[in-house]
Amino acid sequence: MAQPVAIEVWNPNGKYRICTQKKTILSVEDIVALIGDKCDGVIGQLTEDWGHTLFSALSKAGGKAFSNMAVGYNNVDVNAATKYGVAVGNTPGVLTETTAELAASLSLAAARRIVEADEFMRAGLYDGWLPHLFVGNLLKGQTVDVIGAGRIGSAYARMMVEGFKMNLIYYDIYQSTRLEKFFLKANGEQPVTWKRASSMEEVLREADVISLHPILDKTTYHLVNKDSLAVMKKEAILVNCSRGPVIDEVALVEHLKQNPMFRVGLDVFEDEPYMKPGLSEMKNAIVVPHIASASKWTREGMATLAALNVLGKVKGYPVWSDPNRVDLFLDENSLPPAASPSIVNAKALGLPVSKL
Ligand SMILES: NC(=O)C1=CN([C@@H]2O[C@H](COP(=O)(O)OP(=O)(O)OC[C@H]3O[C@@H](n4cnc5c(N)ncnc54)[C@H](O)[C@@H]3O)[C@@H](O)[C@H]2O)C=CC1
Ligand SMILES: O=C(O)C(=O)CO
Repeated sequence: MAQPVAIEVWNPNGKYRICTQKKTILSVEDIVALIGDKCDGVIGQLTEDWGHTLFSALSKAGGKAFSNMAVGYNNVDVNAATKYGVAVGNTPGVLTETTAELAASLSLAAARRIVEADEFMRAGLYDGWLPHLFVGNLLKGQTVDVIGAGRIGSAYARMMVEGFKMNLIYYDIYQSTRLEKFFLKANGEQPVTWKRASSMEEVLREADVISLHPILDKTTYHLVNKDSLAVMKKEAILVNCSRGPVIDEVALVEHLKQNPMFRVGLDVFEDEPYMKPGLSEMKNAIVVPHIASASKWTREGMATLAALNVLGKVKGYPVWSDPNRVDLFLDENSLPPAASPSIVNAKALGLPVSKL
């Protein structure tokens, strides 16, 4: 039986009360208990399973809005929300640079074996400079691949090209105008080449570093699997700051065992918070606990956007016309626009769009 939840109520006598529960991952039963019989809207986490049960419970309690405190919303059944008339918000834009910076950090840490070298040093094993000690890969002039060249993928590509002079190949189901414009603007003066790949195989075969930034859906589930790993270079670096199930993690562990010079940097895992057996023992894997968006500015921005998504709907405001332009909602010195910054099912619900 589900444990009773310990609900904390903030602003108990105010017009709007906020109920919270101190638990890292809330089950569907916990959330149903938190919603109770009167709830206008909910801010949730990417670890929660928002489907028919929860949207039905929210709708019965009078709720009309839900926002993930995340840009990715693969944990949310948007069709179910629409069926119950609930608006679904997310928090785009404020995570872009922070997440790309972690992907860049993991790329560098893997290329230069920073974690292994740190462990070696702390273990007191360093007894003097040697020509072959922790030799890694030089990034300059190598090829970086971005799979999913949206907001974050494009920001990462820019960092690796501008910062490390890597050549670029990107793969996306759509042409990335935001990325291509950046290169066209560079007047061809950069000492790099770039192209859009026509297939995943082309990307995998040519890449020295591959960074995954697509959304998670059925087209990207296990996009990297036993077959695709077999195509990659033996000394390639694979980085994942998207969602764990984009990689078949069991196949990855096997590949890491067979190819000690293949290295990975992982922020996300298939069965989060757990790792597949064997991964934690692999010296050629760097693993961090889903912290790609964990900068102070970003986390505050995510909280603000999620709260304003819900508040906007509760107050009957329209939705913001461009969810990629959210800076006006983040200015501490002025009131935010009277709109919900990013509602992903606004069209399906027929919500009015802000004229601001
Ligand atoms: N590790 C972390 O802490 C974070 C993870 N994320 C993840 O990153 C994802 C991307 O975020 P944004 O860049 O803001 O989203 P975005 O929507 O701007 O970019 C996603 C890109 O993936 C592409 N795509 C979709 N299906 C594809 C396929 N089958 N093959 C190749 N590309 C495909 C889209 O066309 C789009 O360009 C989020 O959905 C989320 O899951 C986002 C922020 C932080
Ligand atoms: O916003 C997201 O999608 C995340 O993964 C949060 O870091």
